[in-house]
Amino acid sequence: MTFHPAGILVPLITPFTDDDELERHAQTVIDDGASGIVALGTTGEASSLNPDERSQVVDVCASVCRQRSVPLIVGAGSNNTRSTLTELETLAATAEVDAALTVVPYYVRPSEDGVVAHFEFLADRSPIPLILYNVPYRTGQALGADAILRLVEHPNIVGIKQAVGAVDYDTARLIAARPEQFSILAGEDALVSPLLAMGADGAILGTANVLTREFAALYDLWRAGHVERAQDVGDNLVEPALALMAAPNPVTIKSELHDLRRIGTPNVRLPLLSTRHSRAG
Ligand SMILES: O=C(O)C1=N[C@H](C(=O)O)C[C@H](O)C1
Repeated sequence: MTFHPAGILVPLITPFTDDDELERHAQTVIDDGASGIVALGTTGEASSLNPDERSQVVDVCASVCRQRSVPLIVGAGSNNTRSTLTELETLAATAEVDAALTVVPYYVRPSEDGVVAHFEFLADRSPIPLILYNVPYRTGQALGADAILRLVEHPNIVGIKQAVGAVDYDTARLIAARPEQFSILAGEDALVSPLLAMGADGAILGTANVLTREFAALYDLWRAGHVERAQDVGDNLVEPALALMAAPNPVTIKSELHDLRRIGTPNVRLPLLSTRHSRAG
């Protein structure tokens, strides 16, 4: 059956310690209601990990997901189409990986037609399904509804993480016109509640590393149609979500998890700077 990502999917931070913190953290977020986990997202500082560390992260997450029977999504994407395909082929060796979160090619600014061609090339060949990751403030490349709607029927593209900084016309058009099997995942932490109200299938949220129960409750309330309670819970999550994202992600999230004694160090790697603590590598 085709993978349909849904619910609150947590892009795990990468603790920079020597013990089993990643595994413990993954178990905790699942205990707290995460419907699955995302390894090697932005929140996981994937771009600052070396290849050995990246494969260690995938192995730990795969083992937890196998044990807990929850889906595993892994970040795999770049502005190099061919090397992205190689990455996807490598990931396929890990049986637990349900899909790759594949970012719009950044920095190059190839045009929307170029982005569509990039994803078609990958989707035609990838041994694992793709979730598109549309995050123009990071990539420098817009991808509007017309371009995305050219990709939604591809059998190997199962959804999109939409993180465009607003509840905008493109997102409304996309939600209205997408086929049912194509999953829309909110990627802006403070905008999750409106997106769920509009019919999004779930969310990939860095802040859910800390606020897992709260976002899982929000998702359940919208799903169950408890509109007023969902609105209340959503309203109460806006400021905490903004606060956790105020510094470059995942600086504040790690700091908060450290304060909660869930990780041994809040350190992030350069070029990120820890706000309250010394950094480490
Ligand atoms: O790691 C992720 O996936 C996320 N990254 C976003 C970002 O830092 O831009 C934030 C989102 O909550 C999840």
